[in-house]
Order: sequence, then C-alpha cells, then structure tokens
Amino acid sequence: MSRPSYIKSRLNSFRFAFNGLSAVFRFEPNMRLHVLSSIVVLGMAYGFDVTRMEWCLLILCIGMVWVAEIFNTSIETLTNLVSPEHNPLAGKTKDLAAGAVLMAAITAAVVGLFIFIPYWVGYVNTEL
Ligand SMILES: Nc1ncnc2c1ncn2[C@@H]1O[C@H](COP(=O)(O)OP(=O)(O)OP(=O)(O)O)[C@@H](O)[C@H]1O
Repeated sequence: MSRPSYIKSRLNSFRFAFNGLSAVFRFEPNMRLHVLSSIVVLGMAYGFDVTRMEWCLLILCIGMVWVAEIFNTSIETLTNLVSPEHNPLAGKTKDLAAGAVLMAAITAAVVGLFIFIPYWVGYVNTEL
C-alpha cells in the first residue's frame, strides 16, 4: 500500500470510530445516564481533591462502564439485524450484553464507594 493511501485509510478508521462514539452518545439513553454519573463522580473527585491514584482508578472505572455500554449497543444492533423476529437466543444474547454493563457498573460503584466513603465521613465530621 502506498504511503498516502495508508495514512488516508488510518484516518478513515478514526473517523468511523468517532462516528460510532457519536451515535452511541446521541441515540442511547443509557449512555446519557453514564455520562451524567461520570460528571457527578468527577465533580466529587475534584471537590474532595482525591489522590492521583484515586483519579486513575475512577477514570478507569468510568472508561470500563462506557466501553461496556458501547459493546452492549453494538451487540444489540447486530442482534436486531440478524434476528429481528423473536428468538430466545437473540434475547439471551442481549441479556448477556446487558449483564456485562451491569457487572461493570456494580464494580465501578464498589470502587467509588471505597474511595468516597472516607471523604464523605471526613466531610460530615468536620461539618458537625
Ligand atoms: N429478538 C428478540 N428475541 C427475543 N427476546 C428479545 C429480542 N429482542 C429483545 N428481546 C428481549 O427483550 C429485552 C429488551 O430488548 P431491547 O432490544 O429493548 O434491549 P434493551 O436492553 O432494553 O435495550 P436498551 O439497553 O437500548 O434499553 C432483551 O434484553 C431481551 O431479553
């Protein structure tokens, strides 16, 4: 492959990936919920001035949930294409993908609680 066409095809790959991201943010109500929760979490992290390691853990958890939701949307879309009619396997496929998002969200919530509970306790103690 010649150099300009290689660069063009790599740039196109990025464009297609951004199209996917844009679609999930525009059309998936669950993704908006994830974005809202992420803003709340990042706001609290900023407010409590969490450590660098805690920032990394929170950002990793947010990324994990977003990635799980994007895969879930992709699997749902493919399932609708392959099996628009009712089919127990299609239902199971969608439920498994949704289960993965739930698992990621529960994991993120547990990490968030481990990080924020001491800050909440400290805040309440200084306010009382
Ligand atoms: N083709 C199908 N055959 C059998 N069951 C299906 C089918 N499509 C959906 N279902 C069942 O209905 C549930 C809801 O399907 P839907 O397509 O609305 O997904 P969803 O998880 O609610 O989507 P979203 O996350 O976008 O709200 C699925 O989890 C699955 O159990």
